This record gives sequence, structure tokens and C-alpha cells, in this order.
Amino acid sequence: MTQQHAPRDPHAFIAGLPKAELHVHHVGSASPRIVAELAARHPDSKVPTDPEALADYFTFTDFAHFIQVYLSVVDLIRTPEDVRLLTYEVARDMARQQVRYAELTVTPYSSTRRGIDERAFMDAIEDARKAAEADFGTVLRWCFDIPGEAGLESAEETLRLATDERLRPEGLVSFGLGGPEIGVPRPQFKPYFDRAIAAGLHSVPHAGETTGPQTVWDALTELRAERIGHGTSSAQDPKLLAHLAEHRIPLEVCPTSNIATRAVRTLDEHPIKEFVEAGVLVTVNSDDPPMFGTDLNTEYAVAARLLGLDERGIAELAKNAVHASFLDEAGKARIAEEIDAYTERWLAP
Ligand SMILES: O=C(O)c1cccc(C(=O)CC[C@H]2O[C@@H](n3cnc4c(=O)[nH]cnc43)[C@H](O)[C@@H]2O)c1
Ligand SMILES: [Zn+2]
Repeated sequence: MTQQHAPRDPHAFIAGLPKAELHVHHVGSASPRIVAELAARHPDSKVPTDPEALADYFTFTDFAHFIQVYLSVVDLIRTPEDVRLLTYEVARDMARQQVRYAELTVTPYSSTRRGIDERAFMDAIEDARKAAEADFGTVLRWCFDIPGEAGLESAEETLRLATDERLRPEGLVSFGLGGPEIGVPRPQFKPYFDRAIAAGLHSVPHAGETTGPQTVWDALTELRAERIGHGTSSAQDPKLLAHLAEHRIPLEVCPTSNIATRAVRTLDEHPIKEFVEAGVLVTVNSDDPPMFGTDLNTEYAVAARLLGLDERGIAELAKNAVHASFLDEAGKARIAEEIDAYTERWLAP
């Protein structure tokens, strides 16, 4: 990606730019409006509904605190109708930001272990996916992730839900691994990723978000990662950066998330520029946008500032996500052409 003079104010350009998002969590995308609606359905919850109190509740002392709060929102989702509402409304919020395609990370284990029937869960996400595509034009695909800290039982269960022909949803494209990394070594999940890959799923684990570059190497060599969730600590290892660049393994970079969970101290210390300078394919993502007080458009503005990009550079960044996606080639070409046409219209005198 070439770096240029930063545009005067990139926000308006970004707001209308067609985009793809590759790293965004299902429950972590619940807006204050959705949280309030779910809390009204289940008034015994400890999650506040008042937007100001919620912003305070979504201020994290560290990554472990973030996961604790995240799970309290997971506890709000109790019925298949909750799942459907959440999914459909998340797609509505994406469409408002001109997101044409998103791979949404869903943790089915967290819902089925809380008592939601597995068949009803799959039907709810699929029903919402189809309705969202018809109503908003946003195409959703699923990444089912293992909540690693919940142990190998959660890996086995996630694999079963992802590969059982009677359950596996049509929109499922990939298999992931999320949650804390400290004390959760990646290699133990190799047999599950091997079976998921054999069943035709792409491998997209989180790695190097809260631990060092060895976790990224493990994700590549043991889990056969095709993209890396975060990969922030890759910046500490020049050989790893060269490997990522040479093998065209994209990083799913989520700048504001890394600050909110205190994985990185400040935005100016974020290594996104080092990734680009090393030739790594960078995609920009929002992770858990309302929890981190952000959205995808804001993440593009942050990346544009850190990388010194003008409109064409920002459009290139948007095309990186399209190329790194698991959409078919015709679908990729359609969105890439839309991005080019939008950019040319914007820059026309
Ligand atoms: O659901 C449970 O019962 C459960 C039990 C033990 C541990 C867990 C988890 O660790 C769930 C973590 C959950 O967090 C999601 N997530 C959202 N954002 C991020 C992120 O930035 N980095 C890593 N994980 C993230 C992820 O989808 C996990 O499934 C659950
Ligand atoms: Zn994530």
C-alpha cells in the first residue's frame, strides 16, 4: 500500500466507502440499543441499560476484565429470538456504515452451554443472515470460534457444531479461537483445527493479541492459520513479519480494541505502520465496536491517520479486506469495483 498525504478530513469519504469487515464479534457488536432491548427482556441482568452507565461499564482495566464484562453480555442472550434480534440488528448497524460483507465471529458454545437449543441457535443466525441480506444488502458469513479458556471440551463442542452436517449453517466459512491467550497455548487445539480444515473451513485464530510472537508462529504452524486475528506482537519479530509478508497471511488489525483492552498503551504506539512497511497485508476491523466505543468507520479514520493515507490509500485498505475475505472471486470483484467507482466519483473535479 502506498502512503500519501493525509486527506483533509477523511470521515465523510470513509462513511460512504463500501467496506468488508473480517474481524468482528457477534455478541461484542451489540449496540447500547440492542443491549437495552435484551436487558428489558431479561430484567434480572446486571448489565446497565442507561447509555452513560453502559459507557462506564465498558471501560476495562485489562483483558481479563474485558472478558468478564463480555460474558455478562453473553448472559443476556437466552432465547433463539434474542439471537435472531442481535444478529439482524448488528447487520442493520453494519449496513449503515456501508459494510457490504462481514465475517462475524460467533461463539456457539457459549450459547448452547447456557441452554439455547443448538438447532434453534443455527436457525436463528441463518434466518437473521438471510433477512439481513434481503433487507439491507449486507452479506454475512460466520466464523465459529472456540472460547479457548473454556478448555478442550469447548473445542470439541465447537467442532461438532461446525461440522455436523445436520447442524452446520450454510453461512459458515471459518473456524477460530478466541478469549485470553495467557495460559491457553495454541498447539493444544491442533487436532480440532485439523478436523475443521478437513471439513472445508478456513483457519482464523486470534494470536499475538495479548502474548508474544511465538503465539503467532504457533497459530501458523500448528493451526495452519490463513489470517491472524490481531497479530499485534508480530511487530516484535522481524522474521515473523517477513514470513507473514512472503506468504500473504493477512493481519486483522483492530487498533482501538488493542487500546481498550490495554494490549497496546496508546494509538501512536500501535504497530500498524510497521506491518505495512514490512509488506504485510493489513486489514482494518472493529472487533467489539460498542464495547470499545468505536465503529468500523472510526477504525478506518484511525488507520488513515496512523498510516498517513489519502482517499486512494484508504480505498486500498478497504480492498485489502475484500481480497483477504473468504468471499468467492465474483463477490470480491463486485465489491472491489464498487470501491473503485466510489473513489473515482469522490475524487472527480
Ligand atoms: O461462554 C463461556 O462459558 C466461557 C467460559 C470460559 C471462557 C470463555 C471465554 O473466554 C469467552 C471469550 C470470548 O471472547 C470473545 N472475544 C471478543 N473479543 C475478543 C478479543 O478481542 N479477543 C479474544 N476474544 C474475544 C471470543 O469470541 C471468545 O469466544 C467463555
Ligand atoms: Zn477478536
